[in-house]
Amino acid sequence: MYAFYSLLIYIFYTVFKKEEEEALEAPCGASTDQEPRPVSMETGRRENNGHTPKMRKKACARFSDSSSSDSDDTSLSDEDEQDGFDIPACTPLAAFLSFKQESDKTQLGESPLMAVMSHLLSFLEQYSHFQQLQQQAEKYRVQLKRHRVQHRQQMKALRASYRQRLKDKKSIICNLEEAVSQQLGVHSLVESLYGLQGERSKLRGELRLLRSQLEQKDRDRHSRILAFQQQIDELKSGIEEREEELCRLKTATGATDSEKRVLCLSAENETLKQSLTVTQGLLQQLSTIPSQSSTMLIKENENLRSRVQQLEVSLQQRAERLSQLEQQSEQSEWRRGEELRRREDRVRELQLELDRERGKEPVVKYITQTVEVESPATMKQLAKSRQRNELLSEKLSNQNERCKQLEDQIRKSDEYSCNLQHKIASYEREIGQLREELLKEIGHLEERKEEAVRAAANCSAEHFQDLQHQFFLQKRLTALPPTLRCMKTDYASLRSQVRNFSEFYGAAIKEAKKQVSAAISEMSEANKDLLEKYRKEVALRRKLHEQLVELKNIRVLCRVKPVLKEDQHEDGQSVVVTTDPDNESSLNVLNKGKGRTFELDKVFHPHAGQEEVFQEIEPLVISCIDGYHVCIFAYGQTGSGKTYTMEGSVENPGINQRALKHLFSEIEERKDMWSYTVTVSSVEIYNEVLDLLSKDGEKLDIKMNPDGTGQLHVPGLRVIEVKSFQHIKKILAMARRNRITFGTQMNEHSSRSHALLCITVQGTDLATGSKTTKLNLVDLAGSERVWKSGAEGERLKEAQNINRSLLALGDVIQALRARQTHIPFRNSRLTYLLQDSLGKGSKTAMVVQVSSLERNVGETLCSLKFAQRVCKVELGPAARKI
Ligand SMILES: Nc1ncnc2c1ncn2[C@@H]1O[C@H](COP(=O)(O)OP(=O)(O)OP(=O)(O)O)[C@@H](O)[C@H]1O
Repeated sequence: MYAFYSLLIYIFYTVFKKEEEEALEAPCGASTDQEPRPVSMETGRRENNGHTPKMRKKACARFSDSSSSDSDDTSLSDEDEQDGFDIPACTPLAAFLSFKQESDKTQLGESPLMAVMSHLLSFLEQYSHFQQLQQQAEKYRVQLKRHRVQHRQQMKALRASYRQRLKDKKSIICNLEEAVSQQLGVHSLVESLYGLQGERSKLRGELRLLRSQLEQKDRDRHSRILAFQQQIDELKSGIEEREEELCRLKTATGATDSEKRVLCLSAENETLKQSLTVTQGLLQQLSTIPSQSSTMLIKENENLRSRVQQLEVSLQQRAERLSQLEQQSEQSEWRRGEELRRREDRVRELQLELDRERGKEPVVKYITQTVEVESPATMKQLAKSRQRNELLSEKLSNQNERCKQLEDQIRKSDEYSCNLQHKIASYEREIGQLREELLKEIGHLEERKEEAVRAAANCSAEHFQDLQHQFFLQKRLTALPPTLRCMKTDYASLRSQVRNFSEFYGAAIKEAKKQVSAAISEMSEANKDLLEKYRKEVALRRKLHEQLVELKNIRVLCRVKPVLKEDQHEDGQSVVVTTDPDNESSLNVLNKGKGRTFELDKVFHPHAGQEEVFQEIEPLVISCIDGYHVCIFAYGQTGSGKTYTMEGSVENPGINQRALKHLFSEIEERKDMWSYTVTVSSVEIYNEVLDLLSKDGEKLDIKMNPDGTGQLHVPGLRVIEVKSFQHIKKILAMARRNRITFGTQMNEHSSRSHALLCITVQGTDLATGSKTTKLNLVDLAGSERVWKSGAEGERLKEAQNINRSLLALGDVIQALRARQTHIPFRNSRLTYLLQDSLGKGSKTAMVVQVSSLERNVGETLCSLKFAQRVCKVELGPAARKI
C-alpha cells in the first residue's frame, strides 16, 4: 500500500516539478501577456459557480494587495511579476483532472486510497479553478492598468491645461496690472494737466502783477517827467530872461552898466550851469530809467517766453506720452482681445475635450460597474476619480466664471479707457484752447509792453532832445561872457572910431548934399520937361481914343464860357480856346492842331464874373442917360451863355438887371438937374413879334412911328413905366416866364427866340429941355448851324427863321462895315427893330459868347469870325438924340 501511495506522490511530485521547471523557463512578461489556455466546458462552468468562498477571499486579498500599490507603477509591476512566479501553469493539471473525472465515472469503490485520491483531486480541481480566477484577475488588472494609464494621461493633460490656465490667468493679471498702470499713467497725465492749469493761473497772476508794476512804473515815470518838465520850463524861462537881458545889454549904450550886468549875468550863468549839471544828471537818470525798465521788461519778457516755451515743450512731451500711451493701450487692447480670443478658443477646445471625455464615460462606467461587481477597491478608486473629476469640472466652471469675470473686468476697463480717452481728448482740446488763449494774452501783453517801451523811449528821447537843446543854450550862454568881453572891446574901439568918423562923416555929408542938391535941381528941370511931354502924350492918346470910340462906336467883347461839371461827362471835352493874361484883347483857338488868334476889343477869361463883364458895359449905360442910343446884344451858339450874360440868375444877375440898377442910381444922382421917365417893353422875335409883357402873348407888327421922329415902333406893344429897380425886377421876371424855350441837342433850356428888352429913357433937363434915348438889351437866339441843333419840323422852321434874322444882322453889319449907303435893316424883324440902336450915331456893344470845348470849336470859330467882322465896322461918331 505504502508503495502505491509513494508511487502516487512521486507521480504528483514529478508532474508538479516538471510544470514548475517549465514555468521557470518561460519569460515573466509572457505569462501576463499570454492568453489563458483554453479550459474545458466543465471547468468553465465551475469557474462561475463551483469555486469556494475561501478561495474567493484569497483571490480578493491578492487583488486588494495589488490595488493598494496602484499609486506606484513600478511596485505594481514587481508584484505582478511575483504573482506570476507564485502561480504555476495549469495545463497538465487539467489533463490530470480529466483523467480523475473519467476514473470517477468508473467508480472503483470506497477505499482510503480512493478517498485520499478524491481529496487530492478535489484539491487539484479547486487549485485549477483558483488559477483560472487568477488569470481573470490578471486580465482585469491589465485592463485597470490601461485605464489607470489613460486616466493618468488625462490627469496629466488636465494638469497641463490647469497649468496653462494658471499661466493665462497670470498673464491676464499682468495685462490687467499693465492696464491699471496705464490708467494710473492717464491719471498722472490728468493730474499734470491740473498742474498745468494751476501753473497757467499762476502765470496769469504773475502777468497781472507785472502789468500793475508796469503801470505803477509808468505813473512814476510820468510824474518824474512832469517834474522834469517843470524844471525845464523854469530853466527855459530863466534862459529867456537871460537872453532878453543880453539883448538889452547888446543894445544898451552905457558901458559901465553893461559891465555890471555882465558880472551879474556871469554869476547867474554859474548858477544856471549848476542847475544844468543837476538837470543833466537827472536827464541821465531819466534816460537810464526807461532803459532799466525796458531791460527789466525785456528780461521778464524773456523769462515769460522761456517759461511758455518750457510749458509748450512739456505739453508736447505730455502729448507725445499720451499718444504713446494711447498706442500702448491700443496694442494692449489688441493683445487682450487676441488673448481673449485664444482663451475662448482654448476654453472651447477644453469644453469639447471634456464633452468627449464625458462621452467616453459609459465605457468607464461599464468597466467600473464590472469592477464594482468584482472589486470594491476598484469602485473606491473610481469614486475617487469621479470626485476628482467633479472637482476638476468645478474648478473648470470656477475658471470659466473667473474668465467671465475677467472678461467683464476687461470690458469695464475698456469702457473706462474709452471714457478716459474721451476725457483726454477733451483735456487736450481744453489745453489747446488754453494754450491759444495764453499765447494770445502773452502776445497782447508783449505788444502792450513794446508799445509802452516805445512810448517811454520816444518820450525820453524827446525830453532828451529838449534837454540837449537846453544844454546847448546853456553852453552858448557860458560862451557869451568872452564874446561879450570881445564885443565890449570892439564897442570901445568902434566908439573911438565913430567919434573920429563923425567929423569925417559931417564933412562928407555936407559935400554930398551939395552935389545931390545940384543934381536934383538938374533932374527936376529935366523931369519937368518929361512930365509935360508925358501929359501931352496922355491927353493926345485920350483924345485919339475918344475920337476912335466916337468914330467906331461899336465894341466887340468876347466871353468864354467856363467848362461846367455837366460838360465834363461828354466827349470832346478838352479845352481849345485860351485867353492871354497879358493881352486882354486876344484869344487863341486851336483847331485840328492849328492855333488861330482873334483880336477883339476885350476878351474875358472863362472865370470872369458878371460884375467884371458889366464894368465894361457900364460907360455905355451911362451914355444912354447922356442922350445916346445904345444897343447891347449877346451873340453866340446855343448854350454858350448868352442868356446867362444878359439875364443871369437870381443870385448872380446879368447885364439887364445891373444896367437898370445902374441907370436908376444914376438917375437918382441927377434928380436935382434932370427928371427922367423910364419905360420898358419886352419883345420876343419868334417867327413873329410877340409881346412878352402882355398876358396872352399878342402877335404884333413893327411900324414907323407916326410922331415924325423917324423912329420905329410896335403898335399895341405894352410899355410899362418903371419907377424903381424893384419894379423892373418883377417886369423882367414876367418877361422871362413868357419867353419860349425848348430843349435842343446843345442846350436843355434853349431860348428859341431873340429877346429884346427895350428901355426908353426920357430925360428932361430942368433948365434946357428934354431928350429921349433908347437902351436895347438883346439876347439873341442861338447862332448854331441848323443841322447841328438837330431840329426837325417846327423846330427846323424856327431854326431857319433864327438863322435868317442872324444872317440879316450879319448883312447889316457887313453893309455898315462897307459904309454902304443902303443898310438892309428891313430884311428881318430883328434888324428892323434894332435899326435905331445899330445905325449911325449909336453906341453898340456886342458880347460874343463862345464855348471853350473842342466839340464846339466849329461854332466858336464862326462866332469869332463874325465878331471880327463886327469889330471892323465903324458906326461913325455917336450923336446925342436931343
Ligand atoms: N460864364 C458862365 N458861368 C457859369 N455858368 C454859365 C456861364 N455861361 C453859361 N453858363 C451856364 O450854361 C448854361 C447855358 O447857358 P445859357 O442858357 O445862357 O446859353 P444860351 O447861349 O442863352 O443858350 P440858348 O441860345 O440856347 O438860349 C446855363 O445853365 C448857364 O447857367
